[in-house]
Amino acid sequence: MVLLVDAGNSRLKWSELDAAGSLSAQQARAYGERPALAAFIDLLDAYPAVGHIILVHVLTQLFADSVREVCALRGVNLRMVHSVPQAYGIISGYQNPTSLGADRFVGLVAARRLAGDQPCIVIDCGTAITVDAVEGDGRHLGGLILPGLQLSAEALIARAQGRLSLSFEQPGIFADGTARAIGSGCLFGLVGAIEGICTRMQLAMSAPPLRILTGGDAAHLRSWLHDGFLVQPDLLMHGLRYIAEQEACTSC
Ligand SMILES: Nc1ncnc2c1ncn2[C@@H]1O[C@H](COP(=O)(O)OP(=O)(O)O)[C@@H](O)[C@H]1O
Ligand SMILES: CC(C)(COP(=O)(O)O)[C@@H](O)C(=O)NCCC(=O)O
Ligand SMILES: [K+]
Repeated sequence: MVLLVDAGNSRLKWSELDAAGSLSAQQARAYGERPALAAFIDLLDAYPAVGHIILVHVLTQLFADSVREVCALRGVNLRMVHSVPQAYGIISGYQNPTSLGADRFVGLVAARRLAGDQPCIVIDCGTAITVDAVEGDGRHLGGLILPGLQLSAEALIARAQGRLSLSFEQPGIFADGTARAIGSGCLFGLVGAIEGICTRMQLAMSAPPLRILTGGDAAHLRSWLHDGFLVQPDLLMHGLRYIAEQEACTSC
């Protein structure tokens, strides 16, 4: 069995990939106050028989080095996925391709598999919201990075030195109190931002794109967006599965 793992800035996500190529339902664990490495070690403890891990992360070099060390100690074969100029059907649009978040690269790989020859926009609604456009031939046109839903609201509250509060309950455009005004403001601000960015991107793309939402806030944001957004919460797992298949390590 192979474990596919995505370590973001807020949560660890994973799926099991069996020898037949089937993915288990994605699971997630928030780091909370603990370091991301602690969540990764918990995962290894939960899967003592795992032989192979395919990992994408956006964390520090120290995290990467520590993960390598702990996997080596346990005899786990680790493959870390990085952003590269061209691979798995994607040609990076970044001037410095290795600086594109590896999670964004894996999301584009998965989107290409999902969309066939259709262009796509991938909107990953995690700690940050990233919006990336890719043409049907795999050319990544580039993308944008915004603070995510939770982070935007928390940043405002932190700057206000604890005087403000936040609620995402019952969002409304005419909020009747501070907590809902902040939660609803961030929510509708990001909904408008996603729609506006997609509209601008589409104008510069060769054909109407498939618009794919993923990440921890995808379903929540989708419920307020116009029609025409496909929610795929485990998009990155499909990208990691494709990479595993290409490297023929489903049975290692
Ligand atoms: N149980 C949860 N714990 C933490 N965040 C959650 C949870 N459920 C949904 N979220 C939302 O998901 C976001 C993180 O999404 P995720 O895609 O896992 O991000 P990342 O890849 O940056 O770790 C958080 O910012 C938060 O708004
Ligand atoms: C933009 C990100 C912080 C998003 O991280 P996430 O929200 O998934 O935790 C991550 O993809 C990253 O660190 N990227 C490197 C910079 C770039 O892509 O340009
Ligand atoms: K993200």
